[in-house]
Amino acid sequence: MAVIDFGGTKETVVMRKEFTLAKARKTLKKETIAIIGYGVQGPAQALNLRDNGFNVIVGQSKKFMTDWNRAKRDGFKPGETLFEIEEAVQKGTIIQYLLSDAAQKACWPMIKKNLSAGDALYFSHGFSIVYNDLTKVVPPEDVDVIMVAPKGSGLNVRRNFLSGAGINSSFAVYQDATGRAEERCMAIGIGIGSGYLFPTTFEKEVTSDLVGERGILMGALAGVMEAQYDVLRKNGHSPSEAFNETVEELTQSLIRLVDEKGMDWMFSNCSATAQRGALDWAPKFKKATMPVFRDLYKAVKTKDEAKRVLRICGAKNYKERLDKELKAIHDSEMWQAGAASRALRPKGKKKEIAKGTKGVGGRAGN
Ligand SMILES: NC(=O)c1ccc[n+]([C@@H]2O[C@H](COP(=O)([O-])OP(=O)(O)OC[C@H]3O[C@@H](n4cnc5c(N)ncnc54)[C@H](O)[C@@H]3O)[C@@H](O)[C@H]2O)c1
Ligand SMILES: CC(C)(O)[C@@H](O)C(=O)O
Ligand SMILES: [Mg+2]
Ligand SMILES: [Mg+2]
Repeated sequence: MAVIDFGGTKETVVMRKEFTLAKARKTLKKETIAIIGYGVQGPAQALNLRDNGFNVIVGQSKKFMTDWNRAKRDGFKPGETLFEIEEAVQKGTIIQYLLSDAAQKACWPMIKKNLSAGDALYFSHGFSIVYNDLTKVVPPEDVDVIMVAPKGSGLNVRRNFLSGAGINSSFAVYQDATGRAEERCMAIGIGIGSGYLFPTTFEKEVTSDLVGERGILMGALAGVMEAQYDVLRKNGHSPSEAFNETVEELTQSLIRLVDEKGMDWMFSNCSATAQRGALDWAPKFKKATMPVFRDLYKAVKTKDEAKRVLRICGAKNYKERLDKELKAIHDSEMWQAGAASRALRPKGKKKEIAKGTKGVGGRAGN
């Protein structure tokens, strides 16, 4: 493992060049990897593993025909590489349990019944195991229990794999029954296309993941964008102006600079006026949101969030509720303004830069 200095704290990470794809293939040479669930992570991990030369089958309930048909379209053949969940678990030696977290609880008795000694039970989230007082997911002692949790949407697990970029993932071993749990875990991590793997525990992963997605990554992002858009609109700004100053400039310009070289780099390449204002308002936003983040962390630690997920996402009519909520966002003025803005983006040709001219420099930060 490589030792990397993360802002003053030394951490170990597994790099692709240390645990190579060739080593991963050798490690999993005799394994049949059963991907259970063809939703978001399922297809990405199944296709990346298959393209990387691993032996992959898919277990998908035909009750969810859209996902079954998608697996077929992606080249998994019914009766050969595509099965009902129960049959796939019987055939697999590494069982990648990639149903939604609420469905993992519902289907667990069927999964457990079909596991064999020496199998590896794999998760991409610590949820089912950490909250097993709620989920009842208690694996038998004779199977490995491992996790690789990609830190990104399944869509990008696949897209980044195809572009060569990869995605980073955390990994952990919860139970080592065979003595091979860790190498199996790292091999799958490399096989699904992780750029690098950082060690964690099931507990740490589920806590940080639930906080992150409810916070900045999704919940806070959606909330603060809406708040700013509403204030601009209430004060007479047009939808296009409000959207551009809230979302479009962020996604098309400034966040790309943050991505490239960090926050100070983005600040350095904005005006003095913008820098001064942003530097002075940032602490106010931090102070205003800190109590919400504290509440959020507490709600995750007390398991309130896990209970809510299981109760609400496990309900019969949940899909209709979700569709309705997402449609309301989609149809809102703000996101309709977004659709109009996206359609206006010019698709010009890449410019040639004149010899001797520096096209993309940037004002240095520190
Ligand atoms: N979505 C992501 O990008 C992402 C990222 C990192 C980790 N994860 C984790 O990966 C796991 C899978 O998440 P996902 O978002 O891919 O799942 P998902 O919500 O897309 O569902 C996956 C599958 O579950 C099946 N399913 C749903 N209810 C079922 C039921 N009652 N019986 C049988 N099958 C049922 C669906 O047909 C689908 O194939 C979860 O643990 C999640 O937390 C997801
Ligand atoms: C993609 C995310 C948000 O990182 C993942 O945690 C999820 O649950 O979908
Ligand atoms: Mg998550
Ligand atoms: Mg996540």
